[in-house]
Order: sequence, then structure tokens, then C-alpha cells
Amino acid sequence: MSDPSLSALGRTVDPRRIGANTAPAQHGPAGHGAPTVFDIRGVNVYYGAYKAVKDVNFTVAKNEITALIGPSGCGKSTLLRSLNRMNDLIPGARVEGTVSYHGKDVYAAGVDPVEVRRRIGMVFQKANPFPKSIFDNVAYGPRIHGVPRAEREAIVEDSLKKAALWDEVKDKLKQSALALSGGQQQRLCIARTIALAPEVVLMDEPCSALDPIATARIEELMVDLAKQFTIVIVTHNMQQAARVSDKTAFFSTEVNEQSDTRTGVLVEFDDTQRIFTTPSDERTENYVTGRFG
Ligand SMILES: Nc1ncnc2c1ncn2[C@@H]1O[C@H](COP(=O)(O)OP(=O)(O)OP(=O)(O)O)[C@@H](O)[C@H]1O
Repeated sequence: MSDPSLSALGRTVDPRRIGANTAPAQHGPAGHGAPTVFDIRGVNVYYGAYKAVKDVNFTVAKNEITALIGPSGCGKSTLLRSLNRMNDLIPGARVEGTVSYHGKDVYAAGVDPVEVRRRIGMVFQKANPFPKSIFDNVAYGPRIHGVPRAEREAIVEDSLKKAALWDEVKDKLKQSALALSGGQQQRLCIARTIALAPEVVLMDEPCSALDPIATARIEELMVDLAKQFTIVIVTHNMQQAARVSDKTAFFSTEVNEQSDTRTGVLVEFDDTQRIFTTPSDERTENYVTGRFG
């Protein structure tokens, strides 16, 4: 199991930890009272002088699926990327406040962003397999982290099984990943992410380019993966958030009249069921009932 204590975040990756199974845990109601993975406090994210999201506070519990929803431009992807320091790769992007992961600020001095991104993996909106074989796509991360070839084979099989793709590709592992369907490519990208034995998988609208059948497949997979991983998903699809997530964070935008800019704010964070049935904020109710957004 990946060492969740963040004392190791500044260290070079230990290849022996890659591919190690995370202990299965309960998903759903049994997850209540689960340990906190992220404690996000007073987070503001800027692009240059522009404040894209402000004063965000919520927690992410282990082995739960947390959905970030809200209208376009309210900062969902920006906030998601701040959880694993992916915004570091965007020139001018800056995070204020605290993103605490198992009690340690991921932005603290000495924390290695590469190790942060290994523990907190990410799946993007559009499947982005490398122009390599199916095997090499999944083996890539373990290979560059020094895992020996013999062990990589077991990791590839295990990751493809966890991503519910093994049965479809086990006889063509040497074929190009680019020949897979869109839904298969997205499951391959999930396999590639989990091959590094992360604890958390961040998903940025992972189904937006997929048809309803491929989407249903990924949704089933998410619920299954949450037994083993902690998942944070950005989705435009409210039904999807309602179907798969345990907790939902609803974001909206506030207009700054002087600068004529919009800044994302977290309106409400709660159990998904409550957000969709008895939200406490009128803005949330208007959004989930389709009156706004
Ligand atoms: N790389 C960037 N540089 C500058 N501004 C950016 C950048 N990425 C996002 N923004 C701005 O930050 C704000 C929030 O964008 P973000 O993509 O996080 O919102 P979102 O809620 O995920 O939107 P959508 O649902 O449309 O994907 C927007 O005003 C956007 O234009």
C-alpha cells in the first residue's frame, strides 16, 4: 500500500511502492467518518493578476467520490488542478491558502511536485494515450520510475484489470493504443494513472467526449475504483454527479463590477443526496433544478 503519510512527499519515488495494492476499503455509506485525505482551506487560485477562484474550503474523505459541479468558468478545473500541483505547469498560475494532504501542505517547501502527482494522479477530459502500444502506455510510468521489466508485466495486467479493460485487450497488448475506441482509450488512461499506485485519482470531465454507453462504463468503473482509490471528479453532467458521487461541491461565479471579471466561489459542499434534494443555498437549488446555468 502507498504510504499515505506525507513525510515521504519530498523523497524520490521508491519503485518498490509502485504497483503495490492499496488495501480495499468500503465505498458509500460506510465511508462516512472515513479519514480525511484533503483539507482545503482558504484556497485562492490566480492566473497572473486574475483571481479565478477564491476562498475555497472543503474536505475530501478517503475512498469517497467527490464531485465538483457548477457553470462553465466557475473554476472547477482550476481547483482540481491545484490539488496535485498541476497548475504549477501553467505560467503565471499561483495558489494561496492551504491544500493539506494527510496533514501536509502540498505547496510546502521541500515537497516534490513529481511525487505529489504520482500519489495524486490525474485523468483528463480527452483521452490522451501515447502513440505507443497498449502495454507500453501502462508500463510507461513504472518504467521511468525504475520498476524492473518483470514486475512491470504484473503491474500492466493488474492496472488493466482494475480499469476494466483487460478482457478487451489482453490478446493485443502490442497493438497501438491509438487503435482503441474513445471509451477504451479513456479506460487505458485510467490504467496508466493507477499503474503508479496513486492514492487519489483526479478526473477532469472524463466522460465529456464519450457516448452514453462508454460513459456508463466509466461511471461503473469509478464506483468500483473508489473501493481502492479516493476520487475527485469535475463534471458538467449533474446526473453523473448524482449517480456516482458521495459528496458534491457546487461552485458558482461572482462578478466583480469594477474589473468586470468573474471569480469562482464554492457555494455549498455537502452529501450529494442533500445537494440534489434539500440544498441549503438558493443558488444551488436553482442550478440543480435547471433554473440557472
Ligand atoms: N491557463 C489559464 N490562463 C488564464 N486563465 C485561465 C486559465 N485556465 C482557466 N482560466 C480562467 O479561469 C477561470 C476558471 O476556469 P476553469 O477552466 O477552471 O473553469 P471551469 O469551471 O472548469 O470551466 P468549464 O466548466 O468551462 O471547463 C475562467 O475564467 C478561465 O478563463
